Amino acid sequence: MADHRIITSAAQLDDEALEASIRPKRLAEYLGQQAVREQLSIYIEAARKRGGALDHVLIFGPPGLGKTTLSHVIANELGVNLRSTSGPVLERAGDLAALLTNLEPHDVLFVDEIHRLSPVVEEVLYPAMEDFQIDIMIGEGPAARSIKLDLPPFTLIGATTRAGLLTAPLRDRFGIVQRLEFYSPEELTAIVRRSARIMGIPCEVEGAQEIARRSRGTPRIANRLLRRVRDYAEVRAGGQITCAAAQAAMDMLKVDAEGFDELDRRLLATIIENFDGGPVGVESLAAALSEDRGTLEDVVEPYLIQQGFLVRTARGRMASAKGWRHLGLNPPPRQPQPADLFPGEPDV
Ligand SMILES: Nc1ncnc2c1ncn2[C@@H]1O[C@H](COP(=O)(O)OP(=O)(O)OP(=O)(O)O)[C@@H](O)[C@H]1O
Ligand SMILES: [Mg+2]
Repeated sequence: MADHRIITSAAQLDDEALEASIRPKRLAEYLGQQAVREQLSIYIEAARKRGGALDHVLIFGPPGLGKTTLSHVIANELGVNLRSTSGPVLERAGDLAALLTNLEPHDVLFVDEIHRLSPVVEEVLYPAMEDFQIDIMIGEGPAARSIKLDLPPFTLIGATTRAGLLTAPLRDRFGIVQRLEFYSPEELTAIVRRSARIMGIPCEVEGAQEIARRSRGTPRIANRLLRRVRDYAEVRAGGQITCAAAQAAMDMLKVDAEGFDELDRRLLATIIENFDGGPVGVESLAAALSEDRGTLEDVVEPYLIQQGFLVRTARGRMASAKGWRHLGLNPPPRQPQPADLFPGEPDV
């Protein structure tokens, strides 16, 4: 099951307590994402100077890159409260209305998985975001009437792994849209060292680098690997996270030098062995792997694609030459392209 992968970027229960202590609270502790940080620091300062609410913010990107963290950081920097909810939790329009009417001026309402809002709830959100007003129905039957309620000016922060699933009207109502990118090994090294410091674990730079390299660009994975490497180091390596201890611990976890685990390798192997390297549709692939399609699309594929091991084409997924080589296989000669078949013909 993908959920039990050490390198899954999805949140796991045992992460909660520790994550609370190492989760950055201020923009200065939020490492990496340079462009995002720079822009937000300007917008936050401007909002504070104006004494108004920050414009609505949409944050999107793969799991574990810091969307929830960033939302809390924004609220902290603004010096306001953050109320938190999520798309699937808000079942009825009334649920959202209750939250909105309880906000204080300039508060942040954080809606996680905002692509999963029901249409009726989304309808309530439009005027709330645009005019800080909601329409609510009072009474029932023929006596029912709708009244307008004014809301305090607030900031909606929406987070999603699937920006493509947002409806256009909702998307258009966000003044600030930020996309989080996978972190570089250097950024992750800094994150690992900071976490190790907070956890009180001696960690050599080379040890942190080794963990960073295998964390698939994702802080959540880096922190999780750090904890497992710490366990190993405490039992087998005198408590010090060295390069050798980090390597040995992660080899034991079967996280390879690229940060891939069994599922990543199985995905590449399946495309290559069962589907001649692709293209193969995501449904067939999910069936062959007995995995959920959403897990493949949200959790497994993005990093493989970003690193060039997998290619998403109109006809399906294909293993790249890099993907073949990662499994120790020779990639097939490049498939002839239609244009190559008629070498004498000019391109039109
Ligand atoms: N920029 C960062 N600097 C340092 N640590 C970070 C950063 N971003 C995230 N983290 C760490 O990674 C953990 C996971 O981040 P977070 O929960 O915010 O991810 P997310 O994008 O909301 O994931 P999901 O899509 O699963 O909700 C945090 O608890 C935090 O410790
Ligand atoms: Mg989150």
